[in-house]
Amino acid sequence: MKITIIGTGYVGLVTGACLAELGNDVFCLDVDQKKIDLLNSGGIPIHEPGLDEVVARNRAAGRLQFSTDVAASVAHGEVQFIAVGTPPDEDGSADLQYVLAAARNIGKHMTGFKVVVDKSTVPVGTADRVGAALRTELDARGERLAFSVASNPEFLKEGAAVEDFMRPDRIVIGCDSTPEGDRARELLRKLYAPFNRNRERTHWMDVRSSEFTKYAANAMLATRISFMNELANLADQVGVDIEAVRHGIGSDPRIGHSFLYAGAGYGGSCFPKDVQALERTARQYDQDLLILRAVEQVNDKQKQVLGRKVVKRFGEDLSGKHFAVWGLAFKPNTDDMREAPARVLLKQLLDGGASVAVYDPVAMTEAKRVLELDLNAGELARVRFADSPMDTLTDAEALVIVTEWKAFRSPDFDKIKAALKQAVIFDGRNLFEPEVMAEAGFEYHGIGRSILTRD
Ligand SMILES: NC(=O)c1ccc[n+]([C@@H]2O[C@H](COP(=O)([O-])OP(=O)(O)OC[C@H]3O[C@@H](n4cnc5c(N)ncnc54)[C@H](O)[C@@H]3O)[C@@H](O)[C@H]2O)c1
Ligand SMILES: O=c1ccn([C@@H]2O[C@H](COP(=O)(O)OP(=O)(O)O[C@H]3O[C@H](CO)[C@@H](O)[C@H](O)[C@H]3O)[C@@H](O)[C@H]2O)c(=O)[nH]1
Repeated sequence: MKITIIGTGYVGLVTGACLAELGNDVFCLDVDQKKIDLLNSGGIPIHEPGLDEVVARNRAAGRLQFSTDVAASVAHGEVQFIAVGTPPDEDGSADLQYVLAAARNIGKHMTGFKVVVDKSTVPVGTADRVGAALRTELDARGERLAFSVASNPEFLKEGAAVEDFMRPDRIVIGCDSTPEGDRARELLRKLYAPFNRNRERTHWMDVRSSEFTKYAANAMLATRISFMNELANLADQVGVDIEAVRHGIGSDPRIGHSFLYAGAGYGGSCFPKDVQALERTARQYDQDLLILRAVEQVNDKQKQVLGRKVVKRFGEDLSGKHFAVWGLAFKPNTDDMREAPARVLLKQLLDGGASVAVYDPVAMTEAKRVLELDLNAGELARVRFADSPMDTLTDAEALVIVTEWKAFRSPDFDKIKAALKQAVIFDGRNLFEPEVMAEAGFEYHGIGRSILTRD
C-alpha cells in the first residue's frame, strides 16, 4: 500500500520504517531539511535500537523515501499519517499548530480520496478540527473531494520503539460511521492485517474514544509511577523496602508488575505533557481532574528527591564538593533528554555550589545541548562531561545514579570505592540491593529502600 507519513520524528520515522518493512511503499515528509538530508545520506537522527537496520534495508529496497516535497507527499499515499509534534502550549494544552498545518497541506494538494490518520497524540475533537482545516483548503480551491479523518494513536516506548511497533499489545483505531469512514476502516484493516495474524489486536472504536484512549493510557501509567513514588518516600521514613512491596503487590494480577518502579520521577516527551493536556481538556469542561493534578505534583517533587538526599547528607552548601553522575537521558536506550530528571538533579547540585562529572552511554551530545539552555555559564563551567562511568568518580564525594542503563548494573564496586572520596551511592533507580551494598562497604541511599540506613 502507498503510505505517506507527515513528520519524521520518533513516531513518524519508526512508523514509516516499520510499515515499509511490511512491504508498503512509504514516503516520509518533514519540514526539517537537515533531518531529511541526514536520512537521505544514510544517517539516523535519533538513537533507537534496531532502527538503523530497518531504515537502511527498506531504503535500499526502494520502499522508504525521505523528502521535504509537500506536493509529492500528498500525491503519494492514499493513507496520510500525521505524526508531527504536539508540544504543550503555554497553558499546558496540546499545541495543534503542526497538526493543522499538515492537514492544510493535504487540503491544498490532494486530487483524490484520502484517509488522513492522526497518529500524533491529540485531544478529543482534533479529528474534527483536522477535517475542518482540510475542508477549508478544498473549499478555497473550489474542490469537493472526499476524505476521512481517522484516529490511530501510537503507544510505542522510546528505547523499544521498533519492537513495540512490530509487536504491539494493541492497535487502537477510531473511524467515523460515514461511507468515507467505512472506506478508511477497510484501508486501515488491510494495512494492519499483518499485526493481527495470530490474534486480533485491533480495537475498533469511534474517533473521539480513540483520541481519549491514548491520554487515558499515559495518565494511568503516570499515576502508577507517582503512586509508587509517594509510597517510596513514606517507606524511606518508616523503614520499609519499597522493592519488597512492589513484588508483594505486583503479584496480584489485578495490579500486575509493570510500571511500579519507584525512582527519580518520570520524564520524557509524553507523560508530563499528556497528563497536563488531559487536565487542560477537563478544565475546558469545568472539571478538575484531582488525581492527575496530584500525579503531576508528586512527580515534580520526586524529581527533586535525589538532590534532597544529597543535600541532607552533605549539607545545603555544596561548594567545593564534587559529585559523579551516571545517566542523563530520561530513561535507558534513548538519547532523549526531554523532561529528564537528571536536569533537575544537576540544577540542584550546581545551585548548591557543587561541581559534577557526568556520563551517559548515548545522551552526551544531547545533554550538552540541553544543559547549555538550562544552566548559566558559571554553572556550566562546573560540569565535566566524562569519557566513561569510571572517569566520573575521581575526587567525587558520592556517586549519583539517575538512569538505569544496563551498563551501570554490574560495575566493579571495588574500583568505585577506591576512586570515590567517600563510599556513598545515591541510587535514583534502585539498581542495587541495600544489603549487598552495605556488605561491600557502601553507604547506600536508594528510593524507598532505607531499611538499613534510614534517611
Ligand atoms: N516520542 C514518543 O515516544 C511518542 C510515542 C507515542 C506518541 N507520540 C506522539 O507522537 C507525536 C510526535 O512525537 P515525536 O516524538 O515523534 O515528535 P518529534 O518532535 O520527534 O517529531 C516531529 C516531527 O514533525 C516534523 N514536522 C513538524 N511540522 C511538520 C509539518 N507541517 N510537516 C511535516 N513535518 C513536520 C518536525 O520537524 C519533526 O521532525 C506527538 O504527538 C507525541 O505526543 C510520541
Ligand atoms: O515503573 C516505572 C516505569 C517508568 N518510569 C519512568 O517513566 C518515564 C517514561 O517511561 P516509558 O513509559 O518507558 O517511556 P516513554 O517512551 O515516555 O513511553 C510512554 O509515552 C509514550 C508516548 O506517549 C507512549 O507511547 C508509551 O506507551 C508510554 O510508555 C521514564 O522517565 C521512566 O524512567 C518510572 O519511573 N517507573
